[in-house]
Amino acid sequence: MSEAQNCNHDCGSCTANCDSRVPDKKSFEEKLAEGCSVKKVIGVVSGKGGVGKSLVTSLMACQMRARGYKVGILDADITGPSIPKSFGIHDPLCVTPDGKLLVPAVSSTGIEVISSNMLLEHESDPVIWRGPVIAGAVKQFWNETYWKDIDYMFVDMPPGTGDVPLTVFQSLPVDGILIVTSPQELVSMIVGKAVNMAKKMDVPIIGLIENMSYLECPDCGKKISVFGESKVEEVGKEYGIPVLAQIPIRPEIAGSVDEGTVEYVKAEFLEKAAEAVEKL
Ligand SMILES: Nc1ncnc2c1ncn2[C@@H]1O[C@H](COP(=O)(O)OP(=O)(O)OP(=O)(O)O)[C@@H](O)[C@H]1O
Repeated sequence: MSEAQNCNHDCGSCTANCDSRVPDKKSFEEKLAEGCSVKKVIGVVSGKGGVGKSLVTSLMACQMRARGYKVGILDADITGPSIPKSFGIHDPLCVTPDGKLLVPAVSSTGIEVISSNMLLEHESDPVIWRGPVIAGAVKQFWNETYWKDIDYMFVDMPPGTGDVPLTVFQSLPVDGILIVTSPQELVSMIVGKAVNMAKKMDVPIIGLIENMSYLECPDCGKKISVFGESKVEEVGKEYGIPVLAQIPIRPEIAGSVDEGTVEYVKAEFLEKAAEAVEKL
């Protein structure tokens, strides 16, 4: 009988090197440096760019910090890093006294952050690196960084389903992902791509977060659907994923990100998402 006919679909207990072999995800995972620990890793993904993935990463980190946890952010959006700026972090990266590990910057409320922007001489310098270098940087941010007793680590993924998200899924022990969308026609297809990637990589989906859902009229309080009526509930049902938040468009949010004061944004709309992360 051929290998395929004998297959019990448990590659972990089988030594055959056949075509249908599924790589053991754990065997890819990079170890943290000695003395470091991270309890839960949450990937923040989006099917396309500009939907507010970095904003959600920052605000979720703040939510968990406000609940008393030790929180880290690994900015894996290597070519479009925006996390340090939103926290008002402008310092270059430091290293441990023995020079072996990178030391994350610490925000004013105590969130630890690492990002490619902190490696640049000038913040406005572009990161013009090829795929393998980018993937290497993400791994280094994980296994050559001094992450001390982190309860929740949020990973801001680059948009889409390319090389770097793949590296993150294969190298880091991701416990769950949050999928960020915006209320647009293509949302079902875009969410579908992120869902399929997560399934292929065997990573649980915590839920969907819709950003820029509506604008609230400052005079009468009426909700205006700037990008059309939301389809997030339908999409959530279609894929069997809970909808955890609908974030309004608020000029003060954009202002806080620009000023580096994202930690002081009132984000009551993320309570349910924070509870879901806490239950992981
Ligand atoms: N709900 C919101 N209200 C006001 N401004 C917002 C909101 N969401 C995002 N923004 C602003 O939109 C811009 C893009 O957001 P963000 O950088 O989080 O998107 P992204 O999905 O991470 O983008 P990319 O995929 O390019 O990394 C930022 O300037 C951010 O401050």
